Amino acid sequence: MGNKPKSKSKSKADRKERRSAELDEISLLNEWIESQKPDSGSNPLALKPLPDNAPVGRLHDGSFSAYSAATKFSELPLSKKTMDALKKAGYVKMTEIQRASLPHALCGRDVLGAAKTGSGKTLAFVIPVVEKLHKERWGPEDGVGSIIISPTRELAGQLFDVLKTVGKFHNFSAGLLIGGRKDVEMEKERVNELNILVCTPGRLLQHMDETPNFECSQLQILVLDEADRILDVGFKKSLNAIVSQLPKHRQTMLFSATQTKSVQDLARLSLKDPEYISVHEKAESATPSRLQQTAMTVPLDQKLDMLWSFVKAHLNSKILVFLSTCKQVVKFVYEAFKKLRPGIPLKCLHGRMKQERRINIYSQFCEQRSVLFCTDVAARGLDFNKAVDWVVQADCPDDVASYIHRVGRTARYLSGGRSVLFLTPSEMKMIDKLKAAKVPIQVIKPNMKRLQPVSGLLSSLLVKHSELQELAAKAFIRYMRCIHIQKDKDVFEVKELPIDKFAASMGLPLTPNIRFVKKLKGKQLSVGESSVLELETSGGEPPAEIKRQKAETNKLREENLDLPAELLSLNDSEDEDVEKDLLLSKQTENEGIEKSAEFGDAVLPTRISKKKKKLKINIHRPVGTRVVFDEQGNTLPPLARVAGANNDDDLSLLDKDKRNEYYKKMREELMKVDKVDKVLDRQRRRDKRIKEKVKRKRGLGDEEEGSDEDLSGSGADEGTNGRKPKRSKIYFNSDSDDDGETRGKKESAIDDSISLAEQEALALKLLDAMHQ
Ligand SMILES: Nc1ncnc2c1ncn2[C@@H]1O[C@H](COP(=O)(O)OP(=O)(O)OP(=O)(O)O)[C@@H](O)[C@H]1O
Repeated sequence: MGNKPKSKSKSKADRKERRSAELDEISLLNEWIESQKPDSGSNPLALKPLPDNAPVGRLHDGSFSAYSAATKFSELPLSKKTMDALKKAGYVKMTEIQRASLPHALCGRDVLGAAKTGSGKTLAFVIPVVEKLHKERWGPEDGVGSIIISPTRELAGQLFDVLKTVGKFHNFSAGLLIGGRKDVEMEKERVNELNILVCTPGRLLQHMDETPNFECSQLQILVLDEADRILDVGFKKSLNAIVSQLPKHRQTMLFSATQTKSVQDLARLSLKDPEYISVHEKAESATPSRLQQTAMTVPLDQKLDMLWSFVKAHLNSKILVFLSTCKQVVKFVYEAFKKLRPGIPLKCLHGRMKQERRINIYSQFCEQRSVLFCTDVAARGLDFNKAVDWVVQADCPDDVASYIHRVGRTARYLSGGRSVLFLTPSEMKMIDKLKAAKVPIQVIKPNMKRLQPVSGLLSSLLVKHSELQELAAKAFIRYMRCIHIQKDKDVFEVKELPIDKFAASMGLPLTPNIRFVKKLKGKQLSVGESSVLELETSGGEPPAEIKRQKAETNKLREENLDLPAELLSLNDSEDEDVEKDLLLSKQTENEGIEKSAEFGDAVLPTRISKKKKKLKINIHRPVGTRVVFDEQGNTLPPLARVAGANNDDDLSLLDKDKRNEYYKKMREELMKVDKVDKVLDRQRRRDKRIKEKVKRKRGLGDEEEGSDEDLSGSGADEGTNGRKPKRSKIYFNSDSDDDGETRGKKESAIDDSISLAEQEALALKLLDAMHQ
């Protein structure tokens, strides 16, 4: 925008002449538009197209051509500047949605437009925006004349690019206002000079709230792209707040491939006799006709195998993989597959990434053959430059609308594309819903002979990379929570899922504990769990509305960060829930309470690594025994040997039976160590109590020691004299991030008594056996 025509002369006379020509053009356009207005409620697509080479504009007899019947941009009452820009970009013929909506939009009517994905809706609203301000002779001093709102930042960026293309020869100023950009202060200084804003709801609201003198009282035209999403419950508060600051007298346009029909929603926007334009309503399918859509049943515990096999079989394609809407799942699959090196570049995109990275990844994927793992952040509106060959929905979409938008990333405009949907047996009801919504999807049987199992490799990877282990546990917990909070219980039901098998398929040695799953199963809670549970239930169950809002906000946050602060804090509590589950899993694992029934693996404690890790030296380790350290200097669990196998012995551990046998042995040994730990701990406490009593008798107790309660209760990890206790020098796993209770168990009292040292030697022996 702002590029000036080459012939521009600086002289006053020229400027005057140009202004007068522009005014003439505008008055001609207004006359033309007014005289040939399509009837309200009429469908321009039903009109007979203008004959080729028919005169356009003012005709010999002083009347005007019928632009409602236009099929080419050149037949519309558009300014020369817009027309030149469209021509330059290669746009000649209009798509159906453009033909149907532009005649109504150009004469200032409110429009509710629905058309299939990739059918050209963007031009259908960008052209009227530019034309409206041009005809009003809008200038910098007039302030904000138009606002285009998009639900995601990437889409806003893309809309901004289209606006720049169409407005190339106009003189408006336009700005892209999205979250995640550092230059918000600079933005605040300049936002009042902008004529057209392309923005996400959160960022717009931020300016409305914080930017001095920012106002939109002169707004002429408001556009909501992906309108049904923006009108959805997640954006409700933001949108209401935005709309309350806009003048009622304006033109409003809503576009989406899945349009809202809710009268309530429309009332919120105070639409005036809107034109309902749904060009594909009567079409046989709700999705592009050049899109081949398939679905297959994939048990949850084979999903990763299937996805891996798919990627390996399509190394020359550009593939978009949608996973459950949570960054943990996307991150885990991306990180794990990356380590397994499939032979094609892999990328991942989710709403919690830094904006700069998001933009880089988005543009790299536009240019390069690769696999992009993403959340629904990429589900709507994005038009990847070079065609996407495959859309894989590895996790079931929330609903039919979500499915339609996801598959719509391929088969855009005139190109073809293919999609595949993985459904677990309990999610197969989604097929009926899709078919009822006119989605022509074919259920096919996967070729199991070509399945390349990956779970074994994953468990080895997890042993080798402790950070991946935690990521896997988080992904598992988050996935389950996502399913749990889904609205459609016909399709999403946690109870139907093979939870343990699924955890094993991710390479997890044990199934992480999730509080709500336990509640669903009606299990008795163990002592270790109660403290965590109290946190959740002490204030009673959160009201259904809060839960729903939390779920919705979580989804939005995965898509973009431009949300008001109160919603973000709700979402943080969702993150905390995952951390709590992780903590609970760790506690129970360490206490040996839960054992994986089907997967005879050793108990590998999952860690929450927040604190900086320190290198720990085991001074008690007998000389000559091998200890494996990771990059951070933690001693790795003995199973790390399996993944880092570099001799025949070690390799033999990759054999499934042998590995299971090895795991079993490890578990037995661990249980023994655990018992010894408990004995040591009891002994230590007893010794302390005795010491205390003796001291108290001598009258020293009050000054030097903590209270009785501290020593006998949970304060097992509280040392004497108010100091932190010394830590054991032997670590089965890093202890720097262990929780207090576990740590308490692992702490020894080597400096306390000789008898304890002896007992510890026994523990050392057992631990040592594992390091060999
Ligand atoms: N009249 C046209 N002639 C040629 N190409 C067009 C025309 N209109 C749009 N396109 C191209 O079609 C592609 C899809 O357009 P657009 O992104 O506007 O689709 P959409 O309907 O908004 O899709 P979605 O529902 O996914 O947001 C773009 O690459 C765009 O450049």
